[in-house]
Amino acid sequence: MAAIERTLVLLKPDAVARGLTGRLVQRFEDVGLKIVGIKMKQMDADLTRRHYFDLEERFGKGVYDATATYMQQGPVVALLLEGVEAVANVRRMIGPTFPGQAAPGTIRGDFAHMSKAYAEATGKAIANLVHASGSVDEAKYESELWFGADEQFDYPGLAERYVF
Ligand SMILES: Nc1ncnc2c1ncn2[C@@H]1O[C@H](COP(=O)(O)OP(=O)(O)OP(=O)(O)O)[C@@H](O)[C@H]1O
Repeated sequence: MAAIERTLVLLKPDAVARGLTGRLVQRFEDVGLKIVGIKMKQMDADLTRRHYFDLEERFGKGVYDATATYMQQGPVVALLLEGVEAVANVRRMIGPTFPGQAAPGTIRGDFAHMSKAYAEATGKAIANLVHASGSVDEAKYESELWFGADEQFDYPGLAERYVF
């Protein structure tokens, strides 16, 4: 049976600074995903480490440090979104990690264009506007990291009223 899931989305500092918050939230609402948690937050070293706990192991200290600098350069907007297969659907809407490879119609393809080669040549993090949980397990971990139980909401009867 197809599952109704929750997934964690971060509008990264470049998205917030560029004034894209409203447009990006709108794209998620437009497809019928529901906001069940929302907040603005300045990430610190501890939260960055806990959020990207495996990034250094996967890509090395250089990528981790560049990403930490990028994620802490200004506030992020955290969203907890709910919907049918929300984890995979939101990843599909965002597009691949490197905006230079992201098709038009995806968030990264429509609002960014940085390539992997440019990031690696300059030592910058990939400025790709949005993070979204990569799996259901990751979504559970990240939801608990970002939102306390009293910050996650239910809409009574929501599932019955979904517009797909
Ligand atoms: N080769 C790289 N050079 C620069 N930055 C990188 C590189 N690989 C990853 N990053 C940064 O680390 C983040 C996490 O990488 P990951 O492979 O988890 O991609 P993702 O799942 O698409 O992104 P995110 O976790 O932010 O949603 C990327 O979004 C990017 O900002």
